[in-house]
Amino acid sequence: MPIVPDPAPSADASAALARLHAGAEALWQAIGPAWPDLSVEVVPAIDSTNAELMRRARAGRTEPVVLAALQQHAGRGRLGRPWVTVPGASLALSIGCRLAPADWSGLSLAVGLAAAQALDPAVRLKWPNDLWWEGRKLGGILIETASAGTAAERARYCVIGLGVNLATPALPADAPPDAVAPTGLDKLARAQGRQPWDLGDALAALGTAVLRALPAFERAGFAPLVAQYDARDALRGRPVRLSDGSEGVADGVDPDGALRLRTASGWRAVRQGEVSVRPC
Ligand SMILES: O=C(O)CCCC[C@@H]1SC[C@@H]2NC(=O)N[C@@H]21
Repeated sequence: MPIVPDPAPSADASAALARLHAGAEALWQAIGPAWPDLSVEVVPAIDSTNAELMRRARAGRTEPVVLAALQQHAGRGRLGRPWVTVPGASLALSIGCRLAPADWSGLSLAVGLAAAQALDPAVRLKWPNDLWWEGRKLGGILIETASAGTAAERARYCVIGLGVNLATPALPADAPPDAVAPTGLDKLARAQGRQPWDLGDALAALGTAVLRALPAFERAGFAPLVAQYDARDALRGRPVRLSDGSEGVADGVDPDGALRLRTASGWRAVRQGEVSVRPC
C-alpha cells in the first residue's frame, strides 16, 4: 500500500493519530456485531484512501473495510477534482464493501443523509453529495465501484469516501473570484453551543452511521429516505445553475435520487454524473 512514512511526526500529528486510533476502536465496538468480518484501519499518510481500496478491489480483495488517514497526498474529489486533507483538521475515510442493491441510484444521497444525521441537526445536503452548513461546504462524498465476482453476480465492491472539515479551511489562493469559502465543524459546534468534534469521534460517528445505513439501502433503495432528505435539502426552492449551463429552481429529489428542476420549459430530472449544481 503506498503509505507515505512520516519521518518525524510532530506531537500534534501523533496526538491526532492517537485520536483516529481511538475512533477506529469505538467504531469497531459499535458496528462489529453487525459486520463481523469488518476491519478498521488507520494510516498516518497515504495517496488517497479511496484509491487504496479501489486498488485492493481490483486485486480481488473485496472484504469490508474502513480505512482512515491522517493525511492524503493525492486526495480525490468528485468530477476529477483534487481533495485536500489537512492533517488533524480534516477527516478522510473510505468504507469499502460488497453491495448488491436492485437499484444503485440514490446511494450517495443515502450516504450523505446518514452522515448529516450523525453530525448535527443543522447539517444540510447539497445535491448530489455535499454536506453543507449555512450555505458553505462542510464535507463531500465520493463513491466509486469496482467489479466484485463474476459478471452474473449483481454485487459490486463499493468504495464510499468521506472528507469532512473539522476545522474551517482557508480558501485556496487560486480559487476563482466567485468561490464560496468552505466551513468546518468547529464553527458549527461554536454556533450551536456544542462540544467541538475531534477526529476520533467524527470517525466513529460517521463510520457507524454509514455502515448502518448500507443494508437498508441495499434492501429498499433511496425511496424510503426521500422525506428525511427533504428535511435537510439545502437547494429546495432555490434557483440553481448546472455546469451544462441550464438553469431552474430546485424542487426536491425523486425516489431514485434525481434532482427535480423546474425550468422555463418544464420539469427536468437531473441525474448524477458529469454535472455540478450551484445556487445562483
Ligand atoms: O466533494 C467531493 O468532491 C468529494 C470529496 C471526497 C473526499 C474523500 S476524503 C476520503 C476519500 N479519499 C479520497 O481520495 N477522497 C475521499
